[in-house]
Amino acid sequence: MQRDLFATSEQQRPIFLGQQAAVLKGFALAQSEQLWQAIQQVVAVAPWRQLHTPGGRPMSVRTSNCGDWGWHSDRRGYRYVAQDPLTALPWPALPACFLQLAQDAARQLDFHNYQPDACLLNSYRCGTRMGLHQDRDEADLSAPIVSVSLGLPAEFLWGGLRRNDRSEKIMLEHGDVVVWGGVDRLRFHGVKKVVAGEHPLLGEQRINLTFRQAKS
Ligand SMILES: O=C(O)CCC(=O)C(=O)O
Ligand SMILES: [Fe+2]
Repeated sequence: MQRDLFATSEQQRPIFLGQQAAVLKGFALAQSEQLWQAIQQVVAVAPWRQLHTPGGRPMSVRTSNCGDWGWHSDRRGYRYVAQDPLTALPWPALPACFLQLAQDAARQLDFHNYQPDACLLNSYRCGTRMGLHQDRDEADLSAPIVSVSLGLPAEFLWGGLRRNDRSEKIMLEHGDVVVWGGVDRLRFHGVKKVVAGEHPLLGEQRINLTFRQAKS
């Protein structure tokens, strides 16, 4: 019993990646089944799709969104849209368990009053990756990013404020949450190719939930 308690508190101590950025190991683990249920409800309304970069190249990740705003990319550029271009419906509402988790995680790094209005869902199959980039399509860059990893593990690339800064690799596993904001809000980051595998809950994929304050 003593050991279980110890393991829990160890798991939830932030591993700092910067002054205002940290990995919260296993932070979403207890809710992962509930999150998975909610993900399936979201993608029943706003199905997974493969977006194209403004340059016309297909992205290897499949995406969906929920919340007031959804992140979209096509020939016209990267932007947030209130309607799903695939269905012409509004994006599904942010499930209550998503909002609670995102706010709880943000609070761990002293980001209070976090009100994410956008949640991008990314699905990575074997071989899918995401190149180094900054999240900078949001109106107010003072609000943090909360990023939840579920399913297969993946190596997260954590860079600096310039594209060519050295990046470190951090293994993200099912239930891990990364929060970055403040002075670390514009850090470059990416995901290395996901390796084939089978996760007991999510099967042959990794899903990432990225919460942002897009417009508020
Ligand atoms: O999948 C991840 O861990 C990161 C996703 C990401 O950086 C993004 O969608 O902007
Ligand atoms: Fe990102």
